[in-house]
Amino acid sequence: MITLEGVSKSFRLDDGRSEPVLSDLSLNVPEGEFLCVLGPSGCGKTTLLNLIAGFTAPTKGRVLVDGAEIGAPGPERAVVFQDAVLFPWLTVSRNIAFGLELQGMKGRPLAERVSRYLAIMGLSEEDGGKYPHALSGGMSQRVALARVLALEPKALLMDEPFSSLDVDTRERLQDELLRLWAAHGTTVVYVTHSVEEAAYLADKVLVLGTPPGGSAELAVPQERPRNRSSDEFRAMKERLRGVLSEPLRSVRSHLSPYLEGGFHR
Ligand SMILES: Nc1ncnc2c1ncn2[C@@H]1O[C@H](COP(=O)(O)OP(=O)(O)OP(=O)(O)O)[C@@H](O)[C@H]1O
Repeated sequence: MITLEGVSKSFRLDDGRSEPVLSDLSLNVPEGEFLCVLGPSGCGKTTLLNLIAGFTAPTKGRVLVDGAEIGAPGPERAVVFQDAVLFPWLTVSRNIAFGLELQGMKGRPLAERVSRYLAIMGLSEEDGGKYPHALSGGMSQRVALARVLALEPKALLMDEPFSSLDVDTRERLQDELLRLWAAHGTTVVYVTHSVEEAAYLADKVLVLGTPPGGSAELAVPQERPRNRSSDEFRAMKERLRGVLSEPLRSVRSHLSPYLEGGFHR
């Protein structure tokens, strides 16, 4: 569904020099795939997400969605940011309803959809009547997530959406996300710093190196639900850690066995 063809992105610095962040990146994310993008701080994860969202354009190469080159954001690609951005003048329920109303939903179907996603995110009907200033950071993030998930978009682009939450909430929301992903066949591009999160969530992991480094793809062909305390899961985390710690130019050269054969038990 999402294809990058030889994408490079550079930023012009104040002194006029150009800083390369992504270079010659090609990627294919088939419909329904859960892709995690993993890499050290500053490697270009958010830049990649912004390119797919259509917030920025590549310096070179093309970004295609369903075979058509994108030039702008679109309703089929919903973005969840690291920090919740809610409309402060609207209640929680009205925040969740906002995008749905723009799509023409109203009346009972709208109320039911809002209630369903409040419940999915562990928010009560009473929470639905609160204003954003009265919410904790974790609650705000759950509302931001409910607002995007309620749109049931074809593709979800997520930038470390759970990184500010406590471990219990994070793990519960990861499972909720997987459940919704499986139920709707959504394509997900999920940026994370966390090897654990990538090993738990992904069908495929794209590892980005420190610019102007290369990239590497690893398949995670383990069945779901994954058991975080299994040897298989621990071994996958070690494998990802290993890829992260190597210079990616050399990783790229011996990656194909991982992709073709997958990770063997
Ligand atoms: N609009 C911009 N103008 C100039 N430089 C930018 C811009 N956006 C990003 N960069 C630079 O591009 C590089 C990659 O940034 P990006 O935010 O994509 O990294 P990241 O992997 O998401 O980092 P983190 O994990 O810390 O969020 C950084 O060096 C950053 O300073």
